[in-house]
Amino acid sequence: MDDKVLLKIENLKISFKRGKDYLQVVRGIDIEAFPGEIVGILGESGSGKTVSSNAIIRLIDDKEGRIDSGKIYFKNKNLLKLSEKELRRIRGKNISYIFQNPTDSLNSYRRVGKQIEETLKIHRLPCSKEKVLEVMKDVGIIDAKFIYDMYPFQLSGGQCQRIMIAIGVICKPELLIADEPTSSIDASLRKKVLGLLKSINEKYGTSIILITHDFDVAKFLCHKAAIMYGGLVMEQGYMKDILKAPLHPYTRGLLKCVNSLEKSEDTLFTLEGRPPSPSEFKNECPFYDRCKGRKERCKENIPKIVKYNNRNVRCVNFNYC
Ligand SMILES: Nc1ncnc2c1ncn2[C@@H]1O[C@H](COP(=O)(O)OP(=O)(O)OP(=O)(O)O)[C@@H](O)[C@H]1O
Repeated sequence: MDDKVLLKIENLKISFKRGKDYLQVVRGIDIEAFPGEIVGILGESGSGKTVSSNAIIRLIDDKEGRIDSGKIYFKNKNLLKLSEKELRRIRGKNISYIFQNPTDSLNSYRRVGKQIEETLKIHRLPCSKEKVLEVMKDVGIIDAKFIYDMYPFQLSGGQCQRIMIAIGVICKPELLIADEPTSSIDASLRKKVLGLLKSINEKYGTSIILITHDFDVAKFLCHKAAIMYGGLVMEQGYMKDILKAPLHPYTRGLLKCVNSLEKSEDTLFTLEGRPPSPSEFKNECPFYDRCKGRKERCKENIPKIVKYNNRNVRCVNFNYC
């Protein structure tokens, strides 16, 4: 393994209970992030983005699901082999997580400033009100002294999201996982929150794993992207390369949708059909039904990953699509 890699997910498979059995929803993904990189995990709803990112800090409830196999290395340590105690030391301090819905994640009965401060206390790091105020300012909270004493319900969705980000960055983690960080805030604030994540990445050198279904968000922020479909990564590489020449027919379709919207075309391009749900997964290319370039051999097996010009693509036919 490359010594410099910060996070390396290898052949990760995750299942959830369905009746007496388990149903596999993530079917072997490989993703890596180097220090300072922003890596987007992109895909339609249900493709397995959130459960994969939850697995990094072992947030899969074992009453509901399990990690079937795989390795998740963080600075060369396999997180899946750590005890709960060892993991608690890493969560919040070295790796922190910003959840989709900030108002659900914050404690309604605690002043927000105190909630930020608690993260430092949990990890026994030096803590002071000044330090909290400084981070609040860093995340763009203008009247930090006043907001410090407020409760989450007194704040707007955008302010709550900034508080969540402050909690996420106060320990200066090496890795920040942000799951749809702009999905619950107004469109007008989205750019600001994304800009904030970008500045955190630049100022602190924090690596970010960004979970999003929105190609525009990924385009704005990410250095690299992994495009998921049917519990697999279909294409992976540098964002600029993917935007210039998408290789997988699914990526091409997604980009066509984005471009069609951007150009305000009279007839918007949409990808026909829907992704398969885990109960419909077969040993074939999951994109088969929607693929315009499909061939009979796409049904023979799940296509293997092909390495092509710095890119990984899971398609037997990508050259010809
Ligand atoms: N606790 C759970 N119990 C059973 N199935 C689950 C559970 N959590 C997720 N799943 C299933 O795992 C699959 C992947 O879900 P996941 O939330 O990772 O998708 P996603 O790509 O993040 O989509 P979304 O953006 O809608 O959250 C889905 O089929 C989902 O129904």
